[in-house]
Amino acid sequence: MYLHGTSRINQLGHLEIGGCDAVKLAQDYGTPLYVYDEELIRNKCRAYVTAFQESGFRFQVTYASKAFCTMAMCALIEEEGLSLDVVSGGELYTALSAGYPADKIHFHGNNKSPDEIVQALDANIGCFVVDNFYELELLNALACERGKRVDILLRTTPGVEAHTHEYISTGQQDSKFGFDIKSGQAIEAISRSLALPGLHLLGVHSHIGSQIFETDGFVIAIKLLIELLADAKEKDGFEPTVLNVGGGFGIRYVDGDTPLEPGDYVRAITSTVRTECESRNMSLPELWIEPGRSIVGDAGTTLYTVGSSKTIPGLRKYVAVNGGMTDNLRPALYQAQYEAALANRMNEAELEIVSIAGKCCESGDMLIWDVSLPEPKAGDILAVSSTGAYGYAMSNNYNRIARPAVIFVKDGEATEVVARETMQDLVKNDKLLQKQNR
Ligand SMILES: Cc1ncc(COP(=O)(O)O)c(C=O)c1O
Ligand SMILES: N[C@@H](CCCC[NH3+])C(=O)O
Repeated sequence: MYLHGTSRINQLGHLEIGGCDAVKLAQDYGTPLYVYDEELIRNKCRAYVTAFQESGFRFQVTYASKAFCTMAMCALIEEEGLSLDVVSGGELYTALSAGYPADKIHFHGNNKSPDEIVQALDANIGCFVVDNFYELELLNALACERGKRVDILLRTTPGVEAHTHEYISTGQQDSKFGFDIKSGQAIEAISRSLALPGLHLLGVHSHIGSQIFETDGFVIAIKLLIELLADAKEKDGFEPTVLNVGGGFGIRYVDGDTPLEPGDYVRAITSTVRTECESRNMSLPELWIEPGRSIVGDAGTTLYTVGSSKTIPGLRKYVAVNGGMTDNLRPALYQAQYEAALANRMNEAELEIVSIAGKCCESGDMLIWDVSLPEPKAGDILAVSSTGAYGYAMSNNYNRIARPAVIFVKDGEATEVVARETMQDLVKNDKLLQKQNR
């Protein structure tokens, strides 16, 4: 396992994160357990902010809360001075419950319900990222009913194929998200929004996909966005105040993943925007980005307890842990790969290649195929790294398995930020049928 952030091996030969012994954390809080390296999250936030400060652009770094949305995380994001993007009434409610300032919240989503829009209007959020013509009319009507004029961006699809798994690629033309640029929908959406009295158009947005290691996709998308904006200036005299180029910056999951530093992405974005705007004689907009995974992904580690194992001679050894696709859906959904180590035996030689199975009643419930470990035994603590993004966020109760607790660790202190679900939680919304009188 790749040790990074505050992770290290302590004197007992145990994995330590944020100054806390992972084996002790497993004893104190139980497993499975999501452990977040708080300092690493904060450093990532600061790396993006610093890179923008150096660029001279006006900017907002917006944390895409879908990657990991809890009240503690929203509060941390506020402390670090980042804006926050939400994609549902639930994420919005979580942020507001944490006291996160509404005016720094941006609301995304391709099918915001009237109730969600009203919830956001009543809270006076900062900006709606409008996805489609239906939403444009709906938001305008609901804003006008309330005597409001709200700031919006238009989400566009620039037709860029990001080099990533097709399920997490979003900027290509054939996508459920956004106004398509090529077919003219985007320019039409700009004209329409300028004519709607309840809406104040700030600019345009694009998000080309997720887990992206190169800058060329962003460069191409920015060129297309600025071409669109130049057309809008000519057609409607519209000049944007904001350009939002989305998130999608990659992280390291396994050996061979080659993410760039936050500053590399930011420098590629700012220099492209500067060159494109200057060449078209356009004033520089405020730049927004929306990193999710790269803020929290490699700050998260999941701890499991090893249980049963099964050896099929000449074929494979399965080692099962007490979690699986309920706490990390990504391997089953995207064939995502992870690295792991035995947190209680970090200095022992990795003598065996095994495959880590979850405990769900599903053959596809595999966390890792073929990982080298020191012959795992029942009771060992397996640590899977880089689970901080879209792990807890996509957790579920399949097989009525309760969600794990979440803790933040820093300077030798652990703080529980989400309690482990209980059996009572699992049935709390259930109702029995009325007994029929027959
Ligand atoms: C509109 C939008 N912004 C930001 C993100 C965050 O992406 P990532 O977590 O890859 O940075 C996503 C998710 O892919 C998204 O759909
Ligand atoms: N949930 C996905 C990425 C989708 C991001 C949201 N558009 C993942 O785990 O990689």
